[in-house]
Amino acid sequence: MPTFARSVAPFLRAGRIALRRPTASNPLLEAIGRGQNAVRVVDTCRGMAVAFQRKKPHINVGTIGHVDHGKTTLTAAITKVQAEKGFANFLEYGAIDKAPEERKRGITISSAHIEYETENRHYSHVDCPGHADYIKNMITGAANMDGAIIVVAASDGQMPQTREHLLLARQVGVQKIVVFVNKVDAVEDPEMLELVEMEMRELLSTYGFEGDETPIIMGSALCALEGRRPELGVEKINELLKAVDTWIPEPVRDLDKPFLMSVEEVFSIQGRGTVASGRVERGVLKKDSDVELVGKGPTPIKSKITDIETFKKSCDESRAGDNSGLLLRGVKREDVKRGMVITKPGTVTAHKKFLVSMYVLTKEEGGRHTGFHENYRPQIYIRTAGESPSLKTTLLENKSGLLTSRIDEAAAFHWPEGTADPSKMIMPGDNVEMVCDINNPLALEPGQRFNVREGGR
Ligand SMILES: Nc1nc2c(ncn2[C@@H]2O[C@H](COP(=O)(O)OP(=O)(O)OP(=O)(O)O)[C@@H](O)[C@H]2O)c(=O)[nH]1
Ligand SMILES: [Mg+2]
Repeated sequence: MPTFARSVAPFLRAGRIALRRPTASNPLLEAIGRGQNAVRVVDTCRGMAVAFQRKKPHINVGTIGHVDHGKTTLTAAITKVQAEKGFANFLEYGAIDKAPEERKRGITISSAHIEYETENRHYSHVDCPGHADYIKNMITGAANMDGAIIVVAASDGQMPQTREHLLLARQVGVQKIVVFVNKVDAVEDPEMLELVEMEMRELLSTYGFEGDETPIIMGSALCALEGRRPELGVEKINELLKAVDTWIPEPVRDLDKPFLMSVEEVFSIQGRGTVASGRVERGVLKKDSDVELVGKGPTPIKSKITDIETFKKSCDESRAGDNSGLLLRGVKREDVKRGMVITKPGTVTAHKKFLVSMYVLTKEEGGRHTGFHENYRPQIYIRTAGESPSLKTTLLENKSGLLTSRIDEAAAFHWPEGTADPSKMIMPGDNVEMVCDINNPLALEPGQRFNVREGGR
């Protein structure tokens, strides 16, 4: 396996991994022995090497909030304070906002990814832009956060993007928020600070966060960064990180969740039966487990997995991240369709009507040039539903009878009941909540991501 050997070589040289023959007690090497995807194995090696160094749980966080309220300054200040403890590399302000346009305009445009640690945890931190023109970058940055730090300048109080970012954070599934009231060095009036705190608690509750319990820390990122007034600077950064450590919970790892694989392709293997393949989104599936096929029809189809194949080799289990083929007992090939999910029984249900939160890309972002009204009917893409098969599989289909049907999911969007003016237009750049109807039910859960396209855009 030359690719594997090359990729692992640096770790071998560093003495972090010993390359042994596969053994039953070493799943990593067993995996190699089973001929699994080399890329995954290499990733596992990296994971091991890294875990070897830190052994701390990993959490994704980031800074959100209105433009110029001090998100990037705070991010730089955190790295400074943690660098002094040996927990980070100090990144100056200019090393975070480093694109020429960002420097010229003094704003963040694209999200920056930063790393640091605390005593107990390792953090990946995304510093999001606050400017209203770069909402798309904020959404993609926030989409992977387990929790967020919302920065609000004491001098301004909450502003439009304070509110919009909180709403978006909730929409992309961020569970917990910590508030940093910044620029306290520039505010003399204690009543002003009280007011900002009170208004933030109200706003958090409005958007479904725990307004009363959420930690609110008041300080100055600039003082921390410049090493001035420690009572507003470094001490408040320490307080903030303590709040982040305790208030934002460790996420449930994908491997610990109930099994789910979205079907990409369906094959019929002579003498054996129907095989559905795809990438495992979460959980672990053992051979001989009962499963349900959910979506495309009114009721789930029950089945049992009698064999699992990963890269044409039979194995005993399939785990999150694997590309697997599952041999389904008693299921006909034509009953299995791309876009269905194979899950642990009773964990997922299918729906035809649901409420969506949708950001409409602007023309500059590659979206529509004009607005649209309700009853808009684009294509919707949810997991593998709606994707057309790649050219490769289409070609294979002709040669080997591989069955991959192109299923286009047409969706219709309407304003929710009770909307004051249903004739209102939705414009590029808008962030809206609408009701979506699809023809065939699909497996859906709160927070499920989707894309909408029309004419390939
Ligand atoms: N007085 C004072 N000024 C601050 C503080 N923190 C940041 N600033 C200043 O506020 C301005 C904006 O700070 P940034 O960190 O760029 O703000 P931002 O939230 O990252 O802005 P965008 O990324 O463009 O949304 C800069 O001039 C900072 O020096 C603070 O604690 N006190
Ligand atoms: Mg910034």
